[in-house]
Amino acid sequence: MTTSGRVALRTQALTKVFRGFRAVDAVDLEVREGGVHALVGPNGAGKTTLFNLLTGFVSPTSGTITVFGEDVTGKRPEQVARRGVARSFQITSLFENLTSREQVELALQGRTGQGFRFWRTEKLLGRHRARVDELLAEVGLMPLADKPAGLLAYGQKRALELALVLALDPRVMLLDEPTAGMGIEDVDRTIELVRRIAAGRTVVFVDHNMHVVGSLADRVTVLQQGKVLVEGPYAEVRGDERVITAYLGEADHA
Ligand SMILES: Nc1ncnc2c1ncn2[C@@H]1O[C@H](COP(=O)(O)OP(=O)(O)OP(=O)(O)O)[C@@H](O)[C@H]1O
Repeated sequence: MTTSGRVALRTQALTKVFRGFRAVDAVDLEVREGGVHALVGPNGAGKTTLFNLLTGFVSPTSGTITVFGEDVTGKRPEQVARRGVARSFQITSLFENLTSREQVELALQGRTGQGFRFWRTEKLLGRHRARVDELLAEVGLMPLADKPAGLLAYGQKRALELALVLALDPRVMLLDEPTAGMGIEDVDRTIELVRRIAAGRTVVFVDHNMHVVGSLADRVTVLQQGKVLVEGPYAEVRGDERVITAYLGEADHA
């Protein structure tokens, strides 16, 4: 993982209060370009809310967010996306009847402003074929390119979700629990996949599985009750007394 000197994503004193409850509380986060940054923390620590803030799905109560130095605080999701921040969703939003190839094609169409013209897919399908093939190959789905998404195995659907994020050619890629609900084999396959797609890209991800975090992240931010508890390289963070205490009593999600 090579990080440049540039800061891709920065939050300063970022705060979200839900009816008096501070879900995200004065969070300072800095993600370097080319870095792979994990957000971890016990249930309810504020990880999802922070993701929602970073992508404009939730607007902050106070604090700021910048993307490559540009202030995006309070911008709508599509405005944040236009600045190169793309996210994957833990809950799959795939169209079950469309094939992997068609879904990636649609994602590319959306990105290039052609809109989602379903009734012209035949003609448009050819347009991005080379890029579609590239993306499907990148996530290992070429052999299943023409299978309806509804018939894909769980791990394959999650891989397709990654291809859809990659289709947006993001400058910063946010992955929400890329290995959630997976068995060990799929977890290891996904670690390899994320490692591959993270090369040369900036990634922020949430995951409960410390094996995944340790395998992928060059930096880790541990949240607890909305606040940053510890931030640093994985090797340092995992041995930190405060982190161990925060996780005591937590169910083992690994
Ligand atoms: N829209 C909302 N309204 C009120 N409270 C909310 C809202 N969204 C989140 N919260 C609260 O904010 C806190 C942080 O939630 P969040 O989902 O961000 O945590 P998390 O770290 O992602 O947890 P998990 O690991 O369980 O997904 C929780 O106590 C949650 O109940």
